[in-house]
Amino acid sequence: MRASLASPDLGAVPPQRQNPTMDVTLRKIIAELNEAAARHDAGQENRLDRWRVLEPDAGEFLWFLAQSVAARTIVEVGTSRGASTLWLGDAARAVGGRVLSLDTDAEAQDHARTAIGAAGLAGHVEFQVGDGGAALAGMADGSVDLLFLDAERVEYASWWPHPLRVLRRGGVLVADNALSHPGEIAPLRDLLTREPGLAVATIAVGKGELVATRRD
Ligand SMILES: C[S@@+](CC[C@H](N)C(=O)[O-])C[C@H]1O[C@@H](n2cnc3c(N)ncnc32)[C@H](O)[C@@H]1O
Repeated sequence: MRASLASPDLGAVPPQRQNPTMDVTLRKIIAELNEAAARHDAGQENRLDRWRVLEPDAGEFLWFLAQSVAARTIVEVGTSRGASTLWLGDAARAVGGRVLSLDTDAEAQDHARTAIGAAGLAGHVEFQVGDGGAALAGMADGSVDLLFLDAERVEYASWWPHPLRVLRRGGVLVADNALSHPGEIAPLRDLLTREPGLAVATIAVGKGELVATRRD
């Protein structure tokens, strides 16, 4: 049963920004993870030691997008502690789908697995330790409804053509950091905009989401 929406303690999230159709326990888990990540990342000088979790507004955008395209097969590259996995896992639960979340960092994924379990989403998320590019190369044509790229931006172009090849017609590719790191995202954007039959845009939520949908 859905918990009451009356008095969730979601820390710094103002009531008008709280997602009203998401379970309150899940919203709390996401809010706590974002707070823990902010505390952790503030003390890390090396970018790669930070958790770099997805901003809540970008997470909500992904959550909505995944449901609007009825994404039953979702692939995420870059689990970290699982903030985006929580958003995507809940969207997958809503449409009867599954998320495959890939990361090269097994320890980070262990934390994400715990969060996903606490959120009751374990049945909708599979974790795999490994390189996202190699995993995409092994997937069938048109087998993915939503692909979320949130790893090392400079690697994405070297994974071509697989990020597009694996997308089904009507499927969506999303890459984070389109506005925070436009130069690093540019090679992927260029590859996408050169393809016929795609709609490509940058959505100004979080750190900027590059989105592309395969029209045909
Ligand atoms: C920005 S963080 C992901 C944040 C996560 N999506 C979230 O919202 O919490 C980037 C992650 O990508 C992982 N990563 C980097 N290169 C990768 C690759 N080639 N394949 C899979 N994961 C990779 C890193 O280990 C790191 O955990």
